[in-house]
Amino acid sequence: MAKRTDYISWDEYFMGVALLSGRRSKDPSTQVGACIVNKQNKIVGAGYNGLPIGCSDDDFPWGKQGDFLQTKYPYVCHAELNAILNNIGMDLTGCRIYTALFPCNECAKAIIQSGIKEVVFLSDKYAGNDSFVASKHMFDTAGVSYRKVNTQVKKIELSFDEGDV
Ligand SMILES: O=c1ccn([C@H]2C[C@H](O)[C@@H](COP(=O)(O)O)O2)c(=O)[nH]1
Ligand SMILES: [Zn+2]
Repeated sequence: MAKRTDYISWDEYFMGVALLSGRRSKDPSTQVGACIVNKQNKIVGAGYNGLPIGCSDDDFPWGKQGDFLQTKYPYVCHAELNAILNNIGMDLTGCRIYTALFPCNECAKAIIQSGIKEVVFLSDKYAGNDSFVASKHMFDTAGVSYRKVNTQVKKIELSFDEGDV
């Protein structure tokens, strides 16, 4: 019997893990997941946008508008930062990070400082915003490359039906 040919690529696999991580997010508007991979294609960290440990998802705001302190923005820990902080305890030098959303300037700083050398993103929906322009400026200057994920796949379905294994 010949091997399967319709298996997913490394890019699809790691972006898939990033997207699945994002499904843990409680943010009603934008769910972001991130996955860090080392040079041997081993996953060494993952995270999603969520509140810091000890800050209840039910007590903090999730809105986007109004008084800054009554919005989610000052409180949410971004997916990329969480993935860096959640790493398995290794030096991230030379790793790459898969993220559903292009990293903001704060995440870009953390990515650069951690030694990650490549960013693979799915959406760049905030490309025109200053924060994301700053990210690209920093990445270009610091020698961190970035590219859109390489895939033709539109959707991957997961079944939890044991009969499907
Ligand atoms: O680099 C980033 C940028 C943003 N996020 C998170 C932070 C928020 O929870 C959402 C953005 O919310 P909007 O409603 O789209 O303004 O995405 C992140 O994890 N990483
Ligand atoms: Zn960020």
